This record gives sequence, structure tokens and C-alpha cells, in this order.
Amino acid sequence: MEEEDDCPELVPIDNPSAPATEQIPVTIISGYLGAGKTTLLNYILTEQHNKRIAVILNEFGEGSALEKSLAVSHAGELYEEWLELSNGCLCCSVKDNGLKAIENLMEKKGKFDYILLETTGLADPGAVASMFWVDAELGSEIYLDGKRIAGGRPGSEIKCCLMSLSSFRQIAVADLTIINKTDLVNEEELAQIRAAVRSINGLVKIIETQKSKVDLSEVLDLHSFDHKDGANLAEKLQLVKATKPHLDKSILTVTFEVAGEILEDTLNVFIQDLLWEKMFKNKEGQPMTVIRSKGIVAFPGKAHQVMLQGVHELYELNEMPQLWGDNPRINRLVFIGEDTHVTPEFFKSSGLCEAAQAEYSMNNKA
Ligand SMILES: Nc1nc2c(ncn2[C@@H]2O[C@H](COP(=O)(O)OP(=O)(O)OP(=O)(O)O)[C@@H](O)[C@H]2O)c(=O)[nH]1
Ligand SMILES: [Zn+2]
Repeated sequence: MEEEDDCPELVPIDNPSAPATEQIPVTIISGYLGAGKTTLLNYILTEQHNKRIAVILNEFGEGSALEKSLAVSHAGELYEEWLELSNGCLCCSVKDNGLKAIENLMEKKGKFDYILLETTGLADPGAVASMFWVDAELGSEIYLDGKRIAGGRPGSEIKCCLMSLSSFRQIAVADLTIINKTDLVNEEELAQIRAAVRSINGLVKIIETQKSKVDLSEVLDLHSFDHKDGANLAEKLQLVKATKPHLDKSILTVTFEVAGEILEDTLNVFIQDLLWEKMFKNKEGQPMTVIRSKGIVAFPGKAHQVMLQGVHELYELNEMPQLWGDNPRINRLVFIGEDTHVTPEFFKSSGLCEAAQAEYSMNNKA
């Protein structure tokens, strides 16, 4: 990667008044697959706030072409450059890149007011935290997993998602928890989730959102590293220990790459068979449970690329601003979930492609 590629995306300058000596607040955004982290970043970047914000995205998947196109589509024209922090497993490969990226940012401080870092939904928060312990001025973060807190399994009725935000200089716990997708749960379920968050962290600030629409003043100026936190340090560190690592070895990523075009109906039938009917089985005969779907597909006669976004059973297909143009039409689908250790038969029976054209890859190799 070339030096200039290491520069995160910058929002156009409105307010060049940050004192050069001041440290730049770094906020980590973590949350389970599909919780709404990128939605939050996009929202923050497109809102009017007179702040210059650098964003570091960290998306999953080994097909970096897909990741790149997704990142661009997520961000629209605001993203001038793309920083690839890792190609999947944050805990094993992001360490050096991450530190280098932060160092580069430090060199450029004064040029922006905030750094926002999205961790991958599969990241081990402990590893993210230890990566930043190396630098004394950086802190760590806690991870809150909506699925686990609510006691559900992937594919069960838990739809509400938690995201946690923390400052690098904050020690060990989230400063802010966002309960997103409140449109998908009723008041009773919401109250349960709220109570669960409280029971884990009695101090954390809780915000509830739809489509990650937050009051920016609540998110950007956390100032959570003030003195009273020092007194609670021991207690907070215990809380962090009690929070289980998120990395789930049994979660795998299946990647499809199919050249050409896919009929919209064929794709819908396949996705519904996969997500709703649970028709596809892994090598051991267990039905695949998909937690997260993403993709870029080409429909016949459509000049624009179409994006697949899915979380558990919910999915959507949306036309994107990007045109295929002269680029070869290639459908790329990524499914992350449990019991997704599939056989070539899976690709064949999908109706989307011949087995030979597709491949599957494992996530969490470490
Ligand atoms: N119904 C509903 N959908 C939402 C909400 N917020 C985000 N989504 C959708 O959820 C999907 C995932 O959102 P992302 O922002 O990509 O999630 P993420 O946390 O960045 O996902 P990963 O990086 O894959 O872990 C997208 O299709 C969003 O449009 C919400 O409040 N309600
Ligand atoms: Zn994301």
C-alpha cells in the first residue's frame, strides 16, 4: 500500500480553527454485523456540523473489490480516499496497519477535528483494545453484542442492534451505546434491551435511534475522559473482563463471484430460500444461518449497480448511483453466518452459477 493510500477520508473543511497542539479525539464505533455502524458514519459525514472528520472504515470480507465498491457506495462523493485497514479479521491483521494509520493521522493532526474508526462486526474487541494500548495516549473499548445481550441466536427474533462508541483516551468501557433499529422491535423488547445494557454498564450513556440518526452533539463531543472516570477504573476493567470476546470461530464467510447478469427473480428466490426457508445445508447437514449479507449484483437491462444489504432475515436490494459502464458485470455476494461451511453443491443449487465459478472462503482463520 502506498503512503498516500494510508490517508483516511477527509470531509471538506468548513472550520479550520482547531488548535494545532490539541490532541485529536478518536472514537471507535463497534457493534455486531449489520448493527448500523456504516449508516452512522455516513449520517455523521453528511450532516451539517462544521467539523472536519476523518473516517476509517474497516469492512469485512476477503474480496476487496466488493469491499471497495461497498465503501464507495456507502459514502458517495464525500470519500476521496479509501483506507483499507484489513481484509477481514481485525484481530490478526489490522494491528500494524491500524497503528500506522493512527500514526499517519497524528502527523496530520490539525487538519481535522475528529477521527472515527469503524471496527469490523467480527472483530475481537480485546484485540482492538490491545492494539491501542501500545500507544499510551490511546485507550480501549468495550464491545456490546445485541445478539448475546438479548440472549438470542442468529436468526431468532432479536432485531434491535447495539453499537458502542468509545474514545481512545477513555479507559476500557464504552462511553455511549446506541440502540439502533428501534423500528424493528416493540416497546417491551426495547425496554429489555435497555435494561440489559444498563445491567452490564451502569454508567454508559444510551441513545436510541433509527437508521443511526443521532444528535451529533451527543456523539462527537463525548469528553468522556475526565477525572471522575479514574475512580471507577478498577470497576470498569472488571466489567471489560466479564464481557466475552466477540470472535466466534464458528462464523464463516461464503463468497460468490458470478460473471454476467442475474435475474432479479432468481436472486430473490435464492435469497429467500437461504434466509427464510433455511433450505441450504452445510457439510454436516445443518441448515445455514446467515447473519449478514452484502453484495453487488448486475440485473439485465440495468445500467446501475444494485446493492444487496441483509441482516438476519431482512434484506434489501437497492439501485446505487454507480454505473457499470465499461466495467465487466460481475455479481459478488458475501454471506456471513453459522454453519455456512458449504459444499460446491450449494453454489450449484443456488441457481445462480455453476459450482466452478464460485468459491467459499473462511473468516476468522486465526
Ligand atoms: N430497519 C432498519 N434498518 C436499518 C437501520 N439502520 C441501518 N439499517 C440497515 O441495516 C443494514 C446494515 O447497516 P450498516 O450500516 O451497513 O451496518 P454495519 O454495522 O456497518 O454492518 P457491518 O459493517 O457489516 O458489520 C443496512 O441495510 C441499513 O440500511 C434502522 O434503524 N432500521
Ligand atoms: Zn459497516
